[in-house]
Amino acid sequence: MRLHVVDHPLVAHKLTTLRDARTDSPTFRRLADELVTLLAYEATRDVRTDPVEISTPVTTTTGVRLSHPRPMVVPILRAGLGMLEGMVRLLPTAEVGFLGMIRDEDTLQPSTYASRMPDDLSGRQVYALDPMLATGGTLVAGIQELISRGADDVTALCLLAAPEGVALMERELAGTPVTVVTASVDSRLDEHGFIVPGLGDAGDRMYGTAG
Ligand SMILES: O=P(O)(O)OC[C@H]1O[C@H](OP(=O)(O)OP(=O)(O)O)[C@H](O)[C@@H]1O
Ligand SMILES: O=c1cc[nH]c(=O)[nH]1
Ligand SMILES: [Mg+2]
Repeated sequence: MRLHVVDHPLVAHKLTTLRDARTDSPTFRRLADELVTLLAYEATRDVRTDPVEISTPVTTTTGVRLSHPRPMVVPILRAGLGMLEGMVRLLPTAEVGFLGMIRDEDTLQPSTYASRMPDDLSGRQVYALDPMLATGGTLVAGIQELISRGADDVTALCLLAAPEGVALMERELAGTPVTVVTASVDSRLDEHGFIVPGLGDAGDRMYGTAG
């Protein structure tokens, strides 16, 4: 597994406001959207392309276009849904699948309540979206599902990661073609499995709910 922490002052600036408990839901959604687009720029560095001949008004030249099959983007509901628009802004031709997953608040174990994507992801590059990599249980299970369907290159975009989650990913997904791109690896998890300093419950802050 590869880990890429995007070190950029604009990312740090937006992330600071995202963390701030005073930031309201509309602002939180807008900042998450903007941050994803900045992370997506790094996360798509190895997106597959093919050469293509085109004519400019002056001459012919060789450029590139995205390869087929097209990349697949998979937000992990609920909070990952808030990252979808920011991602497909950069990859408008991507296909979109969905994974609905929830972490039990007591056991911290993830379970999957919805899955809507092709059975066969052979040869596909997949971008999984989940704002929070905390214990790592959710993302490990989600990525294992993508790999079991044949995905041969998975990049997870997370706004925040905890060292514990990164370690679990490294252990459970060793030897797999997985990259994690994040804006920050924070200090630790608290006794409830929340990232510290973190930003709280991403889904609740995004959608203005509690739970
Ligand atoms: O790394 P983990 O310890 O598994 O925790 C991270 C997960 O927790 C949050 O989802 P949550 O279960 O709160 O669902 P939600 O997005 O519907 O709020 C978050 O969006 C991740 O999916
Ligand atoms: O800090 C955390 C951990 C898990 N899920 C969240 O939304 N936030
Ligand atoms: Mg939640």
